[in-house]
Amino acid sequence: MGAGSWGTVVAKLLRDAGCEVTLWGRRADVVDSVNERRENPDYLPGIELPEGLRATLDPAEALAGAEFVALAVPAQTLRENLSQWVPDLPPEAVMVSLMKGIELGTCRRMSEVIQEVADVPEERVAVFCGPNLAREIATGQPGAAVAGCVDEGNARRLQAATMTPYFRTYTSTDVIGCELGGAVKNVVALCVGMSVGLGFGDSTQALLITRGLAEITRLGAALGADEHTFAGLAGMGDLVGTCMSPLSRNRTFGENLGRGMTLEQVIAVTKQTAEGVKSCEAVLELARKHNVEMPITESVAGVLYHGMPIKEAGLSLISRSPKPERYGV
Ligand SMILES: NC(=O)C1=CN([C@@H]2O[C@H](COP(=O)(O)OP(=O)(O)OC[C@H]3O[C@@H](n4cnc5c(N)ncnc54)[C@H](O)[C@@H]3O)[C@@H](O)[C@H]2O)C=CC1
Ligand SMILES: O=C(CO)COP(=O)(O)O
Repeated sequence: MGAGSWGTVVAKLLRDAGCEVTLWGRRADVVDSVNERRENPDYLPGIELPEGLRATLDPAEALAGAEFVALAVPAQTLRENLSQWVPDLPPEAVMVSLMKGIELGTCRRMSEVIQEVADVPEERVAVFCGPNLAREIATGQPGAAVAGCVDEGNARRLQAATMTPYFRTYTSTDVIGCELGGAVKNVVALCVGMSVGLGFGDSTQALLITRGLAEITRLGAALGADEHTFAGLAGMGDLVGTCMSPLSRNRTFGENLGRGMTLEQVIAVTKQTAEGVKSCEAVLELARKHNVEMPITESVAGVLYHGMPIKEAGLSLISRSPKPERYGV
């Protein structure tokens, strides 16, 4: 459900793994192009989609008889979108979140929003997370992800549905850890991008990635995640992949800010979803509720929403009071 970059690539992945797939898109030109030319030119120009991958504008048609319902709309529109689809959801389907964000206002993870809106138990809600830049996976480069579900059987079913000769899926029952890893790394990637835009090199990027992982882990521990998850594909894997890649929308967004563009200018040139831009405030609220220090997230929110100059945000991070490397977990 969602024919943007990631929805289209996961549809391709599922089809390559032998599943029957129907992709719902909201734009007629995108749906027609997928059906008639096997291409999604706006989001994945030049990528040939597999035979048998059908697209439709009709959500009921996409949902009919589905074993898995994979959701790939922007995190902040999920609630509204899903509430319209609820009457057509197959009663036994496993709902799969492909999204990496936290809902503003409620601070809910995507799997929590799905449970609430679709009124399904957590055993039937899975997440699919990992270091997956859409265009790279679309070209069949080797990649991997984690299928996370509290019901191990459903995690294994999703694993089986997504394994291809170029893609490996692992399972996990730590849904909280998988989702936090995916959502908060976008905020860290914004900060890494800002440092790149300011002209800093690999040492600063490595510093931000590593201390970013420390703050993701602190929040995860407070919310009941398994800390080991953050050393895995949905944690360190996704964080490193996104923060180091020029393909990342979040990192690129931060880089444009670091080069001196205003927030309005960066929003205007960003054509796809950079989830960290909105989720950072929800992450920060979550951290405050649980008394977790997240200085990188705080700096990103300060720059985006509270008029803090980027250089000042950088100075405030580097001049924090001396600490042991590991604290607060
Ligand atoms: N692109 C990537 O490499 C990856 C993205 N993700 C996650 O997947 C989710 C979706 O991102 P992308 O597909 O990359 O974004 P995108 O910007 O490429 O596509 C978003 C899709 O949602 C649709 N959309 C926008 N507003 C909508 C609304 N109000 N109602 C219904 N549909 C709406 C757009 O038409 C588009 O089809 C995000 O949470 C992102 O973090 C996860 C892994 C990799
Ligand atoms: O989630 C992603 C990589 O795993 C995609 O990152 P961006 O949303 O920053 O492009």
